Amino acid sequence: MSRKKTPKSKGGSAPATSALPATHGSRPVRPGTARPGPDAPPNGPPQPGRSSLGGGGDFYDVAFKVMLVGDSGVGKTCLLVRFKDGAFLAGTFISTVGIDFRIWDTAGQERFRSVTHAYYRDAHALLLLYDITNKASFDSIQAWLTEIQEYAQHDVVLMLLGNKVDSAQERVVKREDGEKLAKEYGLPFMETSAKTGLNVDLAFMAIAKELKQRCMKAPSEPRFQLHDYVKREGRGASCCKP
Ligand SMILES: Nc1nc2c(ncn2[C@@H]2O[C@H](COP(=O)(O)OP(=O)(O)OP(=O)(O)O)[C@@H](O)[C@H]2O)c(=O)[nH]1
Ligand SMILES: [Mg+2]
Repeated sequence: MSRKKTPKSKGGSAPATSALPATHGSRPVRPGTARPGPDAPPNGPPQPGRSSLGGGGDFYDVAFKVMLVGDSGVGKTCLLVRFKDGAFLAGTFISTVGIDFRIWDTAGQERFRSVTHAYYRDAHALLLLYDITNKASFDSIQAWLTEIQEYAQHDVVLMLLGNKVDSAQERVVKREDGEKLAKEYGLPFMETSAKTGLNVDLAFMAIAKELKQRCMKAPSEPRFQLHDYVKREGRGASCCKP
């Protein structure tokens, strides 16, 4: 997959959540750490001449709200930073349709949990992380899934990630255990490393592809298979290349 540096935002400093200013034609994806209220509108500003997919305005862009969730310390912020600093390219599939991809980095600490709930409601996708060097974070996954079931949309795109796979010496959660849990809940699963970048772009890309196809797939197009894509494209922990 080719990569390009994401252009800097024009028009002054953008809030952490924001999308790039709209441009006609190709529009790069720019992930951000979102911090406005939970009811922030999912779509960017209206763009004259662009078709609306979000309902209401005369514009083309669609913003997806993606959240990173999981226990404190599993690496949510690092994963997002790794993704951003990896000069993420919109990828052809996004730049041609003009999708905004906003990422909300949440706090894993228990005391912030009630705040986080409020943000689930309009999330389109959730990346649920545990730390492969921390058994408690893995054990929490079921509780996270219960919360997600309770607060998120029933059709939210969900992916399970076992992070810190670079720390092989400290591993306490086997890859197979992650796979088993994911299978049990019917979730796509990957092991990642925010440190080396292993599978980081892939995780976000897979989510983006799934979201894009949900709203833009032509009836004749074959359905994007998220599970298969992740299985096919995911790299093993032993691989040194991100
Ligand atoms: N070795 C290794 N360390 C990581 C990785 N990702 C994160 N860390 C470390 O784990 C610690 C916690 O990372 P954060 O990204 O702040 O964790 P968080 O999930 O955002 O935590 P909260 O914001 O408290 O919910 C930091 O010391 C990171 O350096 C990784 O992939 N590999
Ligand atoms: Mg954090």
